[in-house]
Amino acid sequence: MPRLAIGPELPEELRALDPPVRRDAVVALRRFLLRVAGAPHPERVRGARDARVATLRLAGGHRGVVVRQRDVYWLRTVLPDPQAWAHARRHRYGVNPVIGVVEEWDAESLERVEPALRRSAGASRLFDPICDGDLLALGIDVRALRLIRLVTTEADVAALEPFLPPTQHAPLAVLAGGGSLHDAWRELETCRATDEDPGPIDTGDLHAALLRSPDRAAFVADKVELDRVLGMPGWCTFLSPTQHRLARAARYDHPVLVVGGAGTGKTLVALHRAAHLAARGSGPVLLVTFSQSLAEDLSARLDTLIPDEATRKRVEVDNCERLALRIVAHEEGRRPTLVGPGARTLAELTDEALRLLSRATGDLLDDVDPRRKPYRHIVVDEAQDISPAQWRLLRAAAPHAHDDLFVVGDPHQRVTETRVALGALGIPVAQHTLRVSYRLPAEVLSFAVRLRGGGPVDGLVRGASELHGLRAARHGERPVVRGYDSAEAELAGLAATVRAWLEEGVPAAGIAVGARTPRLARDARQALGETEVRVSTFANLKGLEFERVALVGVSEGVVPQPPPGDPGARARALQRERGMLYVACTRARSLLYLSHSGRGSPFLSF
Ligand SMILES: Nc1ncnc2c1ncn2[C@@H]1O[C@H](COP(=O)(O)OP(=O)(O)OP(=O)(O)O)[C@@H](O)[C@H]1O
Repeated sequence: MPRLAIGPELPEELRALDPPVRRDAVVALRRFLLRVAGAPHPERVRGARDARVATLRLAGGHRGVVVRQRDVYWLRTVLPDPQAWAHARRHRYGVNPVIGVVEEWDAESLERVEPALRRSAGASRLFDPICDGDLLALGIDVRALRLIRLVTTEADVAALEPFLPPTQHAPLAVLAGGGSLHDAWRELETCRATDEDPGPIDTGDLHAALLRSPDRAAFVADKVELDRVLGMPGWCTFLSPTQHRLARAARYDHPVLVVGGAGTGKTLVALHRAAHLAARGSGPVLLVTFSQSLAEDLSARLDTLIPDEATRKRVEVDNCERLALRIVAHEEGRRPTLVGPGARTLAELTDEALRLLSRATGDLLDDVDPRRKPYRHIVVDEAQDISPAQWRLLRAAAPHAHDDLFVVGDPHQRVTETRVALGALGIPVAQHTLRVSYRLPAEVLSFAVRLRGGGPVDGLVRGASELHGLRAARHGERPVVRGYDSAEAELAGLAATVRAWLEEGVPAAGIAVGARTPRLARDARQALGETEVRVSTFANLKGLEFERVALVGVSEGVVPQPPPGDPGARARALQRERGMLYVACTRARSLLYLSHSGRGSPFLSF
C-alpha cells in the first residue's frame, strides 16, 4: 500500500468543492490508498522543476498534486486541472539540511525574481559579511546561495518571503534585521516540531522529513484515518511546529506556562494538550477556563478533537467557579445556595473547596495521598483572569507530579482585577511563548498592539510583560475607524454597516458587535433589530472569534470608563480598560470596525 501523507490545506480545499466533486475526490483517494481497481495513478508532469512531482486525477476536472518518493506520496493540494498542472510545474521540494523538515520552494517565481534582483543589486550586498559556510550551517539551501548573495536590502528579503520555505526565510529575516548568527539559528530552531534530536539528516529521505513536519503532512494509514483527517477541521490535525512541540511533549517534569498574544493558538494548544493527556496521561484530566460559556465552547471543540468516546470522557471541562461548587456539593451532598438565607459567595465556596481538598490530602502543598486528588492533570486556559484563591484550589486539585499543570494565558488580555505571580503561589513554571497570530491579519494585529500600548503589564510569572515580537501569519484589511456627531447617528451607522456585511453574505454567526458597557451593548442590540449577530460587552467577547467585529462607543468618556482617583488604582484600572479594548479588537479574523460619537477614545490616538 502507498504511504500517503495529507497536506494541511487539503481538508478545507475538499470542503470547498461542490458536493459531487468532493465525493468523487474522496472516493478516488480511498481507492488510491487501498490500491483497488479504478484508483488514480500518478501522472508525470511535463516541464516539472522537481521530477518527484506528479498529479492524480481525483474527480471531473480536479487533480491532486503529489510529491512522490518510492511508495511515499505527499498530497499537497487539490485544484482544478489547469491550476494543478501549474502548481506541479511551479514548485520544487527539499529537506532542510539542519532540522530535517520538508521545504517547498516556489521555484518559478524565484527564477523570475532573480534577474530583477541582479539588476537592482547594489555594490555592497546585505549578506556580504557572512560566509557561505555560516549560511549553510543555518540550513540555507546550497542552490539558493547565488540568489541570496544578490540581496541588497532588508526589503529584498521581505519580498522573497512568499517564494521561500519559512525555514529558509526565517533565519535570513533575522540576519537582515541585524540579528546575529546565533539569533538566526534560534529562529530556525522554532521550526522544529519536536525536541528530539533528529540525528544526521538525510536530505534525500522525503519520508523521514515528512514525519518531522507534522504541520505540513499527516500520514493516514488506512481508510478510517483518511476519512478522519479529511472530515475534521484543519485545527484538529495540523499545529505549527512550536504548537506541536508544546502540546505533544512526551513529558513535563514541572508545571508549564505558555503565553502568547491574541490569536497565537493558546487555546488550541490547551485543547491538544488535554487530548494528549487524555490519550497518554495517567488519570483524569481537568480543562479549566474563565467562564461557563467558554467552558461549553471548549467542551464542544474537544468532542470534535477526540472522536474516541472513552478517551473524551477522561477530560472534564469547567470553569473555576463551578469547580468549587462541584467540590463543595460533592462533600455536602447537595448544591450550595448562592442566593437567599444561608447563601455563600463564590469566593467563600472556593475557600471551602480548597479546605476540603487540603483535608483530603493532609496538607495543601503536600501530597500525602495523591490518589485522593480529583484530577491527575490540569490544563488551564485564560490564566490571566484566574484569582489567587482559584489558583490555590487548582494546585490542590492535582498531585505534585510530572504533567500536573499546563497553563496558557496572555497577561495583556486581562479583563479582571486579578494579578497573580504563579511563583508566589507555589507554582513555579517553565515559560514558553507563542509569537505568530493565526487569527489576526497583520493590519488588525498592528492596530490592536498599538492601541494596547500603555507599557508593560504584570506578567504571569513575575515582573512585567511587554507585548513585542508578535507577528501575523497573513495580511488583510486595515481596521476602519468612524466618527459620528451623535450617539444616534453612530448607532444608525452600526446598523447600516452590519446590514451591508450580511448582504455581502457574511453569516450572522460570523459577526460580533461589542460595546464597553452593558447599557451601550443594549442600545446596539436595539439598533440592530432582529439580526442574529452576537452583541455583548468587550469583556464578554473574550476567547471568542468572528469574521468581522464592530465595536461601538469607542468614545472619550466611555473608553476608558472614568478611572478612580487613587493613582495606583487608576493606573491598574487604565491597564484593564486597555486590556478590554484589546481583547475586543482582537476577535476579528478579517475585518475590524470601530466607531465613536463626539471625540474618539484617547486610546485611539497612537
Ligand atoms: N497553526 C495554526 N494554523 C492555522 N490556524 C491556526 C493555527 N493556530 C491557531 N490557529 C487558528 O487561529 C485562531 C486563534 O487560535 P486560538 O483561539 O487558539 O488562539 P488564542 O491564542 O487562544 O487566542 P486569544 O488569546 O486571542 O483568545 C483559531 O481560529 C485557530 O484555529
